[in-house]
Amino acid sequence: MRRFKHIVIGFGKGGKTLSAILAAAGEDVALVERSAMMYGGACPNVACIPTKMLEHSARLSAVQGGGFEDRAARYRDAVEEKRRLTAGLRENNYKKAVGAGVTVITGEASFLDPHRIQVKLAEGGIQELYGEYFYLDTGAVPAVPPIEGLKQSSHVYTSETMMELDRLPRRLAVIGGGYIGLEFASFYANFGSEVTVLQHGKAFMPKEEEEISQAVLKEFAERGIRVVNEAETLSVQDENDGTVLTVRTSEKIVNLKADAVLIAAGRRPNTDMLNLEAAGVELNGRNAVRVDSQLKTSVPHIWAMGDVKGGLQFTYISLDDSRIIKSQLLGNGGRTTENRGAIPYSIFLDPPVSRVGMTEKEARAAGLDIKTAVLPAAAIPKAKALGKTAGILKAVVDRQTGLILGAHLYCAESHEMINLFKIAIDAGIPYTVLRDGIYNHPVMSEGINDLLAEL
Ligand SMILES: Cc1cc2nc3c(=O)[nH]c(=O)nc-3n(C[C@H](O)[C@H](O)[C@H](O)COP(=O)(O)OP(=O)(O)OC[C@H]3O[C@@H](n4cnc5c(N)ncnc54)[C@H](O)[C@@H]3O)c2cc1C
Ligand SMILES: NC(=O)c1ccc[n+]([C@@H]2O[C@H](COP(=O)([O-])OP(=O)(O)OC[C@H]3O[C@@H](n4cnc5c(N)ncnc54)[C@H](O)[C@@H]3O)[C@@H](O)[C@H]2O)c1
Repeated sequence: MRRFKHIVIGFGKGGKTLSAILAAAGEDVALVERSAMMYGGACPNVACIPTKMLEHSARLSAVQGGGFEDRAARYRDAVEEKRRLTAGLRENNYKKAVGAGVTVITGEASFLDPHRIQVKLAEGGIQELYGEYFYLDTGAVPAVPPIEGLKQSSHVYTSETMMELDRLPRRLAVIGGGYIGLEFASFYANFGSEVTVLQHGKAFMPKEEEEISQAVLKEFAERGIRVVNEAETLSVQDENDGTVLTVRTSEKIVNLKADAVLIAAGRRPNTDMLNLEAAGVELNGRNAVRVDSQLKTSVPHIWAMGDVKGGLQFTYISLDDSRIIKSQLLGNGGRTTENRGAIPYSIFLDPPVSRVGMTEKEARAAGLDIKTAVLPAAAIPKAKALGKTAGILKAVVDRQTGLILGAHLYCAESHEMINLFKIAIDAGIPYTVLRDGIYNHPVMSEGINDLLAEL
């Protein structure tokens, strides 16, 4: 049996970062990854990077226009390009880990007892490993709702399999109106598909500022993307030509024809294969590994990071989780999930929606005395230069202290601008500093001068 001081299970962002850090510190580290096709984890292979590459290609394709077949040809080229990109990233990730001195073992890990795992090697056979310390980074998997006919249909995809589809679907139905559902809806519409989003809830983008979600809905409608709220998909039935979804809405039962159906109904922590009971690692009610604010599991020598521990599912959270663990192994242990600061996010629509901090409603519910400002994106000269005048920007500020409580940006480049607000919130910089800041020109960030001047 091979022995290692540290065993990381899963090649995700946190796992690969921590492995390299430990190896650089002269520690003995094994990184166990289920599949060679996943070196680097979900982000570079099947998630963030390929979707953002396709989103970019789709925007360019929309500008070029043309008939459906022209668009379908550009889509096929983009999928090919995506394959080249992900293959390159996989190779780089593997070389980087090995170059850092990490032992990469390719196979699926499951616990035998608190210090031993069994790895079903990808090349065949089984290997047992002994570890002093373990770090779980096995990510999440798509949650597939129990809809009749879904499993039998040959037109149903998850985000991962959808990006392998070479033929652009003429009609795409998306089940779920969260991050994945809306991002795919936006970029497939730009490629040229006719898109319908079937969303469970009553409200569209219910967690976002009302002004922002309404502006997105309006822009979607203008781009021909249909959103059906309170839509319960009852069944999927294949026909000669595509598939038919039977959907119950608040008013009636309707049939919707589609060439492809994307399941985007959330992702659940990937704990099923780990046999965590054998190690004594406890789960919470949502199938996630239960951790404390230092990411320690119920077993003192086992930590968990990234999507598998539940909570926010972002690559940069997994990365920051590795910093929290690093601070215990090699530092003063001071970094925790409670002091890592405000967490921004972006939904990569066209234009993107980005947010950090509280909405107006959340701030009022917390009893804060606030003032708010709103600016149409069209008021920013760069938005006009880019031909992206849709959108709206909103800021929520504490009236007494002048501190920024929240920023909500639906405009071109918002995914870059939002990080300015994140730094201001973390550093306690009052809004007046951003309001009176000199920004270069012409850039979307200039809009911050005007937005905050509204206060
Ligand atoms: C379509 C899509 C788009 C996304 N876009 C963004 C985005 O733009 N920005 C963003 O921040 N986040 C985005 N996310 C979320 C982001 O991808 C995840 O939060 C992030 O990848 C999670 O990283 P992780 O470290 O938890 O593990 P992952 O990157 O999921 O890696 C887990 C690894 O563990 C391996 N594994 C699983 N079980 C075992 C086992 N038993 N033994 C060995 N190996 C195992 C898996 O093969 C995988 O490689 C997106 C997600 C999806 C699905
Ligand atoms: N830009 C980004 O950072 C980015 C992009 C993509 C994904 N992600 C991450 O991936 C995770 C998973 O994304 P997701 O979009 O699958 O999950 P999500 O939790 O964001 O959204 C799922 C949506 O599906 C709806 N839903 C669930 N079951 C349904 C059903 N049967 N019919 C209709 N609607 C249904 C839910 O109400 C919810 O709105 C996200 O939590 C996010 O953190 C991030």
